[in-house]
Amino acid sequence: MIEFFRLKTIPEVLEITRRFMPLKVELIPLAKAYNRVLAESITALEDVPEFSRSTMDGYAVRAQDTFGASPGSPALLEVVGEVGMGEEPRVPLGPGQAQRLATGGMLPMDADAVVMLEYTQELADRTLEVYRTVAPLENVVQRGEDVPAGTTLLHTGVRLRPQDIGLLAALGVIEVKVYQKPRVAIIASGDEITSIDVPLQMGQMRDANSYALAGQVAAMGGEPQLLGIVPDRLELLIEKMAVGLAETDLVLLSGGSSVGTRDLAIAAIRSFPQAEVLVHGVAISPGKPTILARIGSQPIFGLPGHPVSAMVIMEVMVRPLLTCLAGESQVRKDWGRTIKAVLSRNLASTIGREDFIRVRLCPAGGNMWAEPVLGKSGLISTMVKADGWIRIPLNTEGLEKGEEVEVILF
Ligand SMILES: Nc1nc2c(c(=O)[nH]1)N[C@H]1C(S)=C(S)[C@@H](COP(=O)(O)OP(=O)(O)OC[C@H]3O[C@@H](n4cnc5c(N)ncnc54)[C@H](O)[C@@H]3O)O[C@H]1N2
Ligand code: MOO
Repeated sequence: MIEFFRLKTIPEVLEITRRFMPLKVELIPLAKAYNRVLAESITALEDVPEFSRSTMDGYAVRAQDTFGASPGSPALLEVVGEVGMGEEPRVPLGPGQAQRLATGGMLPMDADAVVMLEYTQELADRTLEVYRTVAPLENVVQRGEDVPAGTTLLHTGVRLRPQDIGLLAALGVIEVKVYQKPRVAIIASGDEITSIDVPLQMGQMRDANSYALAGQVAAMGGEPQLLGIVPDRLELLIEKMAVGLAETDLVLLSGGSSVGTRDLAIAAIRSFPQAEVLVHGVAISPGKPTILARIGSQPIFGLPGHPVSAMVIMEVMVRPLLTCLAGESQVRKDWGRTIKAVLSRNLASTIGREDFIRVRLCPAGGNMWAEPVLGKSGLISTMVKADGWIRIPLNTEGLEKGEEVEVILF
């Protein structure tokens, strides 16, 4: 009998993915930093804002001058000028005085509150009637209230979201140190696989995987490079892999990862002098015939040819590896966004492997139902019909209709 692989569990594979080191660091302009991973912690060198400012259009006042004010008995203040936007007020605020200012304007010295325009009336002789009491600090953002100097809000390993970039801009950061974006080579293989731009002959299949995988790589923050399709010839596969290894940080082989006579991935990997096969076969369905190897320090995945299997492995194993290469420290709790739902039917599972079942979400009768989308792992349409998947853990015989399940959305 053909020697079959010794299956590794998902946690065992994940432990192996964590051994790969982050890529090099580069300096990039802040405007290009969205979705990149910080390779430095950023400490505020100055207070944000650097001065106390108004959050409303109105008048800067001393709060105590307004105490007890009401429409029937307004406080009377003297308007002594106006604060220009983006300017430092020329004079401090004396007792019984008010200065006009707009939202975002700097408070004059000794002012501690702002009364909104609509609670005032300015008379011809510059007397201001104030119809409401304002408390100290009302309608004011104090100096350093957003970010006090010396605080570190963004740490090495954070993937930058739009708000993080906004904060960096507010701190005056022009360029940031980030980890290089992982470049990922995608090589499709199989005599029957053809390029999408040539007419299909009977017995052939279009290369769906390269495109689906490229989409996943991009969504995971990597830079996909499609290297095309290689027929089932060892020397051609080795040649293409050498290109991938030279030009990228991670090579993904699609197809040929099982143990059939034309499954060349393992032989191609082993042909490289510094190759070490770390995983061949995982206790997962779909996706069992998966390979993870390293050639020198570079990782290489052999993904099963069936499109659904390849996409599952991408999410479950390639994503964590990319996280490592990208220097991302906050490993996501889930493999994507999740939502709780109720299972619409019984699902059987085999002990000793973790199952990933595609499901469609159907709101009905006040519940969110997870309805399994059944079908073989060669059917890409099942992924299109599904909204996400649920996991059936390793040593579980199945799930029952009505059970609450967690759907990992994709
Ligand atoms: N005797 C056994 N046979 C198989 C086993 C097994 O345990 N014993 N495992 C099965 C499982 S599970 C899977 S998954 C597949 C994976 O095999 P390979 O990784 O070697 O993939 P291929 O044989 O090359 O392809 C499988 C299937 O996928 C189609 N394919 C391949 N590449 C693409 C592409 N780029 N775009 C679209 N479709 C693609 C290919 O035509 C095949 O139909 O092995 C089982 N066999
Ligand atoms: O494990 Mo295969 O990937 O079931 O289809």
